[in-house]
Amino acid sequence: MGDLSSLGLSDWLVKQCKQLGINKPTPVQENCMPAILEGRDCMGCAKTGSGKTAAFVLPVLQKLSEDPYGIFCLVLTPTRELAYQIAEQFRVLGKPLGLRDCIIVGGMDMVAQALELSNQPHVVVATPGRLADHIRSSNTFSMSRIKFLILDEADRLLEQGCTDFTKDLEVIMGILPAKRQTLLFSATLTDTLQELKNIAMNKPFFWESKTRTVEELDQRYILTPEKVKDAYLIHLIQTFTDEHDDWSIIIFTNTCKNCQILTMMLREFNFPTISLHSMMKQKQRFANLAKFKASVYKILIATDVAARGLDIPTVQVVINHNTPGLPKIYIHRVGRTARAGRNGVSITLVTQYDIHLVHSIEEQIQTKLKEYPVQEKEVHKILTQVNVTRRQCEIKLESTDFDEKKEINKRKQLILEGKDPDLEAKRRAELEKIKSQKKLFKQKIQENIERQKHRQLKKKLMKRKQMKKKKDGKTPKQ
Ligand SMILES: Nc1ncnc2c1ncn2[C@@H]1O[C@H](COP(=O)(O)OP(=O)(O)OP(=O)(O)O)[C@@H](O)[C@H]1O
Repeated sequence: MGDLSSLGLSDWLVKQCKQLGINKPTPVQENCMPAILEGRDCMGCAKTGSGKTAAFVLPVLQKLSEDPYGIFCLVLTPTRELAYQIAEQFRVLGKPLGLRDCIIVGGMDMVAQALELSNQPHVVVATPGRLADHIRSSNTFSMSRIKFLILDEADRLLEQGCTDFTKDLEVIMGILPAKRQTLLFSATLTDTLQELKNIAMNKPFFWESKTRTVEELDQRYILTPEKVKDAYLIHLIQTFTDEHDDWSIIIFTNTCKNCQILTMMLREFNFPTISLHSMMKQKQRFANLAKFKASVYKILIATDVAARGLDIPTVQVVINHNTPGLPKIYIHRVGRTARAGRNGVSITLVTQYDIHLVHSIEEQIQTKLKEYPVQEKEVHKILTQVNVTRRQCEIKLESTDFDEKKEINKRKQLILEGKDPDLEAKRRAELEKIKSQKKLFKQKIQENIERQKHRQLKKKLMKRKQMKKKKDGKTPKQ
């Protein structure tokens, strides 16, 4: 492995890296940085926690120091928390340059952001939705001269998940110069490789690490019936609390509501818990994350909004309260621990209905998950108490306006997308009606087929019986 200066970085940047504990380049840095410094587009697919951020931040800072102007670089990323984390890396590593950065994300003051954009910062780090809003609504800034476009978690930006960025990306691409360097990074690029190649058009340098998850990660599972899941969770946390002084856990769950209920539950059991999900106000999201990072709270319960990119060195354990439906979500979730060469453990709670999901995860990561040993007796001792607590928390949550807020948030989102929420509701109801009619129709056809089969079978049996009778009649009695 070479050192940082042999890769083409200036002394001031190497010194700055050393201050942050970056002494030797990681493989993704060693391979991608020279190509970026040569002026090539680059696609880096490397394991979680392997230093992809510095792999693009360092060459950008190197080039910026040679020809500083604003706006020099635009970084797009799927979540607001990640945007702040990336901007921080730019700020710390670029301190000797007097780097000016600007963070453009939803949920924060748009006027203040517009002002910052008009001051021509060197680097803009943004989530696509809010940046596209600025482009649509003002002409006080220009990105026509940017040298670097970076898509961090590039596959997430291009996939059409629950938050679809494609329209916003089109708006953003529309104001960027064709002559630029495009850098794409993620731990899981392969699903969207073709789309990515369309964005990084100049024969991109492609580098991929051989394995999907890191060796330092001990990947475990617990097979559990759905209604014993929470008892396992409480038991696991209690065990970690008893056995370790300095520990932090992230628990991933599938919905905002579940996130809220589990947080309430764990607090009932006196565990220092805090949550992070998209139904929280942005300021609260930042505040909660800061408290978790500072170890004020040792347990973070989160939806997949925290699955990608977050770099919190104290996290030793990741628990998947639900088995992720897609292997790549699993890869990002468990990648919140065992980062930068540290050890970590991930435990996935698996019900009998999720076993096929585990198989496809194992196929992707080419590693078999090992069973996590648990004292079943201890789990059964707390089962009733845990389930009663959950029910109480559910009732408590129902008495708040959580579901109502969810509905209001949905309506707000539709309005932001330029849609009429009432019309959308009507359309959805009609679609539902068509769906259930189709289902009924299918059911009827299926019933008819079954009936026909039954009739044919009956006929066959009758025929066979008659034949047998005939045959028996012909056979002379002994
Ligand atoms: N060369 C290096 N030596 C030691 N530590 C490093 C090096 N490069 C980066 N790091 C540290 O490793 C940690 C993880 O880096 P980073 O967040 O960039 O990972 P990543 O590959 O982007 O992960 P993810 O896929 O989860 O986003 C950070 O704390 C970073 O400061």
